[in-house]
Amino acid sequence: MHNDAAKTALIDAGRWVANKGWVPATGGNFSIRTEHGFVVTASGHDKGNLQPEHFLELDAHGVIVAGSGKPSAETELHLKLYALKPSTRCILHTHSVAATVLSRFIQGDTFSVTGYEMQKSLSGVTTHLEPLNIAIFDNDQDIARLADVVAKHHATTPVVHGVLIRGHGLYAMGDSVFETRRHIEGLEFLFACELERIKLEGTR
Ligand SMILES: CSC[C@@H](O)[C@@H](O)C(=O)COP(=O)(O)O
Ligand SMILES: [Zn+2]
Repeated sequence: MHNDAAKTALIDAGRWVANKGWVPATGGNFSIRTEHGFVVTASGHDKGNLQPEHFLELDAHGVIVAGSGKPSAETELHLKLYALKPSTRCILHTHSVAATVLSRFIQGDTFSVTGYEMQKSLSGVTTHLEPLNIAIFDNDQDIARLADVVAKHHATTPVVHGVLIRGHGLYAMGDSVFETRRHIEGLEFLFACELERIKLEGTR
């Protein structure tokens, strides 16, 4: 994808995800793998109202080649995820209430669900009968260190659709902007269902 098309696609994705309420304040950041590198959101903007000047262009090594401002504070995690799963072409990071609360509520290191038809919204999933697992990593303000922890985990348990960062949010990945958006929507549906289930079971 060309840089300008990537920016347009991310502006559109930002408007969509903001309308869903999944990027409050200046939370969230987005990127696309382009022909020669990456386009990533600049830090600190309202991701629901992005403009073409709110992006930086990086080369294939993550070095800034165009744009102003600072790249997203979480750029290193984006770059690591692209390196871990080379088919990834778009990463959208969101801060929904459900992802934030559930990732804190679950004490283990995995969000795991079985029995939901909506699991099949995630690429490669063909049945509700198999568990769908999304790894949860403890939040860390040292993004390079967090990216290394994710990479270490990936060596034994590959990251497929995305990761949750505890008390922080979701990093969703896909081989196109469309697929990443679908992964976010499917996962958010599953997070919401699990939150409702936990609340109901808590009243029993
Ligand atoms: C509103 S605080 C959120 C940030 O700390 C961060 O987690 C985030 O998602 C956005 O950071 P940014 O540097 O704008 O890409
Ligand atoms: Zn964030």
